[in-house]
Amino acid sequence: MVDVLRLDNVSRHFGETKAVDRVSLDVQPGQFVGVIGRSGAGKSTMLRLINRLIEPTDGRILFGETEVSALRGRALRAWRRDCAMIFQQFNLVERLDVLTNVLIGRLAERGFLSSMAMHFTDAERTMAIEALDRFDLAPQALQRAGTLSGGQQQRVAIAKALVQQPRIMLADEPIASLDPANATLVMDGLRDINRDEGITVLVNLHTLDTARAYCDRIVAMRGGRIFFDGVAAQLTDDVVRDIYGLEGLREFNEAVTSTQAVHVPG
Ligand SMILES: Nc1ncnc2c1ncn2[C@@H]1O[C@H](COP(=O)(O)OP(=O)(O)OP(=O)(O)O)[C@@H](O)[C@H]1O
Repeated sequence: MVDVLRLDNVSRHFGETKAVDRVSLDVQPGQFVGVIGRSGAGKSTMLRLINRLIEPTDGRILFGETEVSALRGRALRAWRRDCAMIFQQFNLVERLDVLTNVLIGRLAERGFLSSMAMHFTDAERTMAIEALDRFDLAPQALQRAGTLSGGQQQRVAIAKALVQQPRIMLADEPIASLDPANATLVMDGLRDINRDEGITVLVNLHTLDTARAYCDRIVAMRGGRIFFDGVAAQLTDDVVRDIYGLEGLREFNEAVTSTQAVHVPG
């Protein structure tokens, strides 16, 4: 069965602010979707709604036949396992070693009490080492996470998400704190798990050229609404100007003649 992720007229208001405003979106399994837009456009809120970190004010979120926005208890935990999330600030426990941080990803499906036990099987340890190895981080397995570079920490965070064996990976500005070389490693990591495992990726990005380079579909938000939904080639100057305003277009044009990452102003 093909499980489509569907947002059906989803809104999330914070007081007067319509952070996400009547968004409808279908994401097919295996897509690599970049979400772009100015700061405050609603990108983070949309991702957080999908994995139920926050609740919609209105509308429904579906995954195949399952109404995600109605899940509770064990079923909600199972959804959060299916739908892993990584963040700009890595969200690792810095004082714990890298391997333990990855293994914590295995706790996603457990109830609170069994997750307290922090007991892992040999199979889980092997899985965690293999996940680290795919990002060339097996040699760092016993190092404290806080001693790694930002790029390494983000790759550990992806390995941690991977051992959850998710169907969908949500990444909320995963490269915003990284230098270009590390940003490339992290984006390559997301692309590899998308291609090799067929995991659907939804990634919020500030940099337009990154979205162009990696995403087979780009969704642009503006004022909580979906303003553009298409492939990179359809992102003409006019569309970019409308998404970001004139300032963004100037940076975009400069980027065409440079190898620098475009940081679209917030
Ligand atoms: N918890 C909250 N309480 C109140 N307002 C919020 C909350 N979260 C988001 N907002 C508001 O909702 C709007 C959308 O915010 P959101 O973080 O989703 O945008 P974004 O596109 O991800 O921006 P950025 O690129 O800066 O992260 C903004 O106006 C923001 O101030």
